[in-house]
Amino acid sequence: MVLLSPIPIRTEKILPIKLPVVDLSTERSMLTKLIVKACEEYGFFNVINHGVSCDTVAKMEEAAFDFFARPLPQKKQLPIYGCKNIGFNGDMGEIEYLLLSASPPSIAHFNNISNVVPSNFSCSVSAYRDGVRELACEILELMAEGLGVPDRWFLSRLIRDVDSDSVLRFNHYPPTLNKHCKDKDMSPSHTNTNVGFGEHSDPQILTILRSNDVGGLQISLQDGVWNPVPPDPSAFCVNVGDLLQVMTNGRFVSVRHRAVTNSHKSRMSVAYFGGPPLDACIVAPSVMVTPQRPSLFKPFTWAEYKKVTYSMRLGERRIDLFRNCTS
Ligand SMILES: C=C1C[C@]23C[C@@]1(O)CC[C@H]2[C@@]12CC[C@H](O)[C@@](C)(C(=O)O1)[C@H]2[C@@H]3C(=O)O
Ligand SMILES: O=C(O)CCC(=O)C(=O)O
Ligand SMILES: [Fe+2]
Repeated sequence: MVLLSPIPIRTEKILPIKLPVVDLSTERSMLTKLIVKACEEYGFFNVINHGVSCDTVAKMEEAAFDFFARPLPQKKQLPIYGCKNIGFNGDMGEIEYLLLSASPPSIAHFNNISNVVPSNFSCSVSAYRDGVRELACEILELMAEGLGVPDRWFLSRLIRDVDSDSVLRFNHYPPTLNKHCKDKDMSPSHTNTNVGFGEHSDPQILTILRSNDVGGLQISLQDGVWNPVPPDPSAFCVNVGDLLQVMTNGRFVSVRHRAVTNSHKSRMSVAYFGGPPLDACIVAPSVMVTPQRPSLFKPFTWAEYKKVTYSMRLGERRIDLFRNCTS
């Protein structure tokens, strides 16, 4: 008789958490400390009193919902539209999305194709991009100050650069019933296990995420444990990307996260991924490297990291390919 070795069943634990809240109106030296602590302990935090107007957010959200409500053949005319497939390497999710470069000429291009996108799309999206990019720069300057880096602009300069390779992503998750309970789905949103956007870390420097009032984002602070994050449409959820983990020599963590769908309501999230120019050299400044904390990563350019990222599956740990042998 052949005994089959048992296939290990990976169980997931769900543990709701409250993210640290960073109020940008807090006194500066206190603020820098709060941000550093949040990035070290959670890699994620919510920012309030962020200075991006409600009107800017509302107009962007309306234009995006308007687009997603259009018939599928019309949406598919846009090469930046995707449905179910995430990236080019076989990752799937219960999602439709728009993925566009955040550079001014790319967004202005939508003015010329106003038959496919809502007429105000270009204008609403550029205003939103300007607002979140400014917010990202302010946060990066506070981080540099909190870390004691003498050049306080060393991070923000990378995404303010005209050649910055930043991206905007609009994710729309239509409601889907819980796979395991199709007949009468009574599960609260955080127990829904239908994955809209699979487990991954964000490759760039910093992500500024906003969602409507429907929950779905989960972060993983510990292997096998998922922490659902309650939605707060008046805040921005900020998270550390892989490049920031490298540039802080591992002090900040690029935490893995995913998004599950809600069984009754549509969810929309909009992510701004602040990325550097392609030729930027990604390396930790000398103050981040000490005899007690030797350099964890090899230097590389964003072009090299991006190439590796796009050749890999969503959930793969690409940052590990750039670790120094001794780390
Ligand atoms: C499967 C993939 C999609 C992705 C590129 C990748 O090969 C691996 C990383 C993915 C990700 C995750 C964060 C962002 O949503 C994104 C735009 C990014 O920069 O890296 C996506 C990429 C994508 O959807 O193209
Ligand atoms: O929809 C969300 O809350 C998360 C989306 C996300 O992680 C991404 O776009 O990279
Ligand atoms: Fe992400």
